[in-house]
Amino acid sequence: MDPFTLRDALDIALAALLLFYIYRIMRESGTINIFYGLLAFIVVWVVASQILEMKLIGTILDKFMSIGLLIIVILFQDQIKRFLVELGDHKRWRFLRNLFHHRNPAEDADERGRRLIIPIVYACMNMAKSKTGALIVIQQNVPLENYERSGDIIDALPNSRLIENIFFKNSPLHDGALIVADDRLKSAGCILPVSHDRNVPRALGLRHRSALGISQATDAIAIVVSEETGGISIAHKGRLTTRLSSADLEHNLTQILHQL
Ligand SMILES: Nc1ncnc2c1ncn2[C@@H]1O[C@H](COP(=O)(O)OP(=O)(O)OP(=O)(O)O)[C@@H](O)[C@H]1O
Repeated sequence: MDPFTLRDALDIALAALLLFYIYRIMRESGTINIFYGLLAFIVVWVVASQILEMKLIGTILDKFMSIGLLIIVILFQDQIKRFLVELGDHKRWRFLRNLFHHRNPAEDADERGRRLIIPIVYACMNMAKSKTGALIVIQQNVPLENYERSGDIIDALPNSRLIENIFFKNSPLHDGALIVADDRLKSAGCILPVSHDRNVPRALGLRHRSALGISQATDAIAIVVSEETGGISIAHKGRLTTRLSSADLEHNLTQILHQL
């Protein structure tokens, strides 16, 4: 048997680091069950096929390993998409950008708050009071052009009265989602993918499900004002948080958007 060298230690440390990093990203993107499932499968495969050298189960598991990747991609398309969105999130690689590009994050954050967050929060607060249903999606790193094209292009600066006007019941654009991209109101009346998540409370309908759907398919933030209750909710990274006050909404948006 070869002696245990420094290279082996480094090998193990790197593999452990890689597994830990994948585990963390999968946990954040809500795909952790797949991680556990794959880990269990790999452990069984290594023990049965490689260590105990069991022929029959080893052959079956070997076959699974060779076509496993394909099966996983087919079965878990949505989760893989979410995992890759999380992996490619430029917040993770921000330290690289900061090496070459010096910005003042506090100033950027204040400016963004004034330009974008305050008009949205103010509009949501008013729409919640009047129980006007609304669905607003804020693009982050993943482009939403495909969804923008399903609605009508507006391309206007954020303005609370304009937002309220869009969702006013008799407005031709009130049905569907308003997409905000590059800090502009890009398109209204957009159709979003609907989430099939079974954990969503039954009382919540398609508006909330489509907010969750877009947050599962991309890294966007979706804000819902319920027509029924006036309640404000946020969907981000496949998680729906309901019953937010306008102060909670402002706090959540500030936190998420300022991490950019
Ligand atoms: N796929 C979709 N993409 C964008 N908007 C959608 C989509 N599906 C439904 N909507 C919007 O949601 C509205 C229907 O909301 P519904 O009552 O089913 O949802 P809800 O979650 O119960 O919300 P509310 O509490 O406001 O009633 C539609 O009129 C439309 O504006």
